[in-house]
Amino acid sequence: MNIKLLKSKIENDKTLVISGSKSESNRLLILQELFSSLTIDNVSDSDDVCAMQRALASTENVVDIHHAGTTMRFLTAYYSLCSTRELVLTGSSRMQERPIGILVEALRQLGADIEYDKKEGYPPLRIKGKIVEGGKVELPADVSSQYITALLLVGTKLKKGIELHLVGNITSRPYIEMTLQLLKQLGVESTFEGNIISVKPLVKVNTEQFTVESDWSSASYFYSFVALSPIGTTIKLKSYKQDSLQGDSYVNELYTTLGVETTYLADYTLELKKVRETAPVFKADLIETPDLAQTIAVTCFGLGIKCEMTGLHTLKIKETDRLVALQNELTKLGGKVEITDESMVIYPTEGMNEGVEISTYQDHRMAMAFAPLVLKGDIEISEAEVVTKSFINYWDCLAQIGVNMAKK
Ligand SMILES: O=C(O)C1=C[C@@H](OP(=O)(O)O)[C@@H](O)[C@H](O)C1
Ligand SMILES: C=C(OP(=O)(O)O)C(=O)O
Repeated sequence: MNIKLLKSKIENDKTLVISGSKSESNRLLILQELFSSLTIDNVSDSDDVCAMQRALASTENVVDIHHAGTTMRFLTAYYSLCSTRELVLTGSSRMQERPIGILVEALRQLGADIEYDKKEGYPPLRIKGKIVEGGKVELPADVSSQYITALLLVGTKLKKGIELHLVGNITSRPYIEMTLQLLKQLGVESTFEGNIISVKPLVKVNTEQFTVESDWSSASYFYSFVALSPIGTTIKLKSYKQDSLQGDSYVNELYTTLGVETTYLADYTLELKKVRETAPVFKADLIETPDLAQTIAVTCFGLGIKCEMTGLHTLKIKETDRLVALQNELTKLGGKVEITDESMVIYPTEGMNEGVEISTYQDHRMAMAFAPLVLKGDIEISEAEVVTKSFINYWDCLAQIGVNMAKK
């Protein structure tokens, strides 16, 4: 299904309720499986989290998690070391191109029995669950933090706990910190010093009730809408906290350069307001917040300002090669974009080509990031249903803020 977005202005001061964080939800679901007394509120209703719930409820010997990266990585560790099941863990054709060798190698160091069913280093995986003692593991940290989180989550159940020795530059570090914070709330003792993380086995559950904060990566698209709107425009979002566990809450700092101010109101309500014109150049290193890259790229293009982003080397192995996808689609709109393996520069251009069909490459964030350009002119989003990977009612939320659209 394509969605044609017709040039619109947003209605001022609307309030949207955004579903729970997919990252927090998928961590807590694994922890709930390990410590059954946990209860979780505001669990994300996204496809990736439903894939986790379905997998955990399944007794089949083939488990398919579709496009969900966290679900694939967390379950690989869970089935290998916290179950005695034999199964094949697989995913979509794109998932079969997303590397998992570093995690498999780390789990094998602990004694796991995992074989590749097709291509070495990639899903599907043939797993024979084994109970092992735990201990020291060495692994590269510059490809995906999800491998590290997967090991930390299961480390809480291993007799000796787990001690990770991280090699290379740590990527997506706030996601590791989120994991350690959740473990701390649960009652797990851990340390993270230099490149060594150690997690002790959990003795006593401290907290049984967890409430997932709404998803900050989902909030980023509304920062983009506000940044592209006239001064004075506001949108309110629920339910967000000032002391978030999510690294993408840094979007509030990043968008100050783009003219958006954030206020934390009562009742976990966030107010985004366009307060000033934008600086002519936006520069950021996104090694800690890779999921914000597409949102920011499109905002800067829409504002007609120069955008220089670095720290993007992991974008190639996400739902699509996001560097190439952004370059292709912004170029169709009249943008001038240069990319390297880990960086992107967007040069200032005026206006955009109208009526262009944006390809989304089976990537939810391509669809969601390009939609705010409807404030500049008509634009069509292909395969618009991809948004459900992380944000089921994205298009409904756009309708609620006054975006005109037609399904095609
Ligand atoms: O741990 C998590 O919940 C995530 C970690 C990040 O992945 P990488 O560590 O692979 O960058 C992020 O892009 C993904 O959307 C969610
Ligand atoms: C990269 C992402 O997800 P995952 O790696 O969990 O599939 C994302 O949501 O942008």
